[in-house]
Amino acid sequence: MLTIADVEFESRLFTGTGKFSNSQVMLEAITASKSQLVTVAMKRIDFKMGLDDLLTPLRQAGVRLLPNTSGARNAKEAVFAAELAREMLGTHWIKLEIHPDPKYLMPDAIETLEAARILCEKGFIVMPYVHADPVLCRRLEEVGCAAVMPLASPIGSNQGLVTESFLKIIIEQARVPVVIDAGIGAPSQAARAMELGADAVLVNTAIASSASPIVMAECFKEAVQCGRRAFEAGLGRVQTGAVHTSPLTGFLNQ
Ligand SMILES: CC(=O)[C@@H](O)[C@H](O)COP(=O)(O)O
Repeated sequence: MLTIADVEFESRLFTGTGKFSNSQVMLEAITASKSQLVTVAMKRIDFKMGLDDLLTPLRQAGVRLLPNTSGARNAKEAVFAAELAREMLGTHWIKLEIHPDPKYLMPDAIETLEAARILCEKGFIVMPYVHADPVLCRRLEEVGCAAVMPLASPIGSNQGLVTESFLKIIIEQARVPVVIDAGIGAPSQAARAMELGADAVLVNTAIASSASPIVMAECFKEAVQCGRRAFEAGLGRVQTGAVHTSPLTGFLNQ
């Protein structure tokens, strides 16, 4: 069982709501994934219309919403988006995303740390999306973040665990859950993240942009479960040279 800020999750697969062809497909895919925490961009919600196409099915599915501040270019905008989310959606959980660079959507470390500090002081449960930077992750823990969300590779790129070496350090050092976010393009990559000891993964594009999002959501669900079980079972040690599977002592001595 995964616990974030005193809330328990059976599923270690978190999902997103973007890029689905329509809200019915989104709902079916999220249901198939068994995800219990689903992120939604504040910039996509039409508050004038009340609960819109996006929120109504999510509410029906009974998932916990994780609003995100995607689109914010600095700490001030992110804090505003988080406060709007708390007011309109009734949740103080926030995925903090600040990426001023439109080409690579790389998170701004300085603005993210500043926004995290302010939001934690205001009582938010903050889950910041950051580069796979072990030092920054420690600093975010110190200001009170409930989890850290280092990137595997650029958002929507499906490149997989490009940052693997640094993710390993973050996982080794973290005292809060580590959720590997962004760029996970295949179930095998999600399994790998879990085998490394990640507490959860967040996957959106690979599911939503699949030709069969519902099947793909199930594949990710199973991959995450397998990866976690393998981590808990304990992987064998990686060796540089070959090591006999069956030592030859017996017949060589005869
Ligand atoms: C929806 C969301 O929060 C994304 O920004 C997240 O980072 C997932 O990334 P992928 O779309 O690459 O899975």
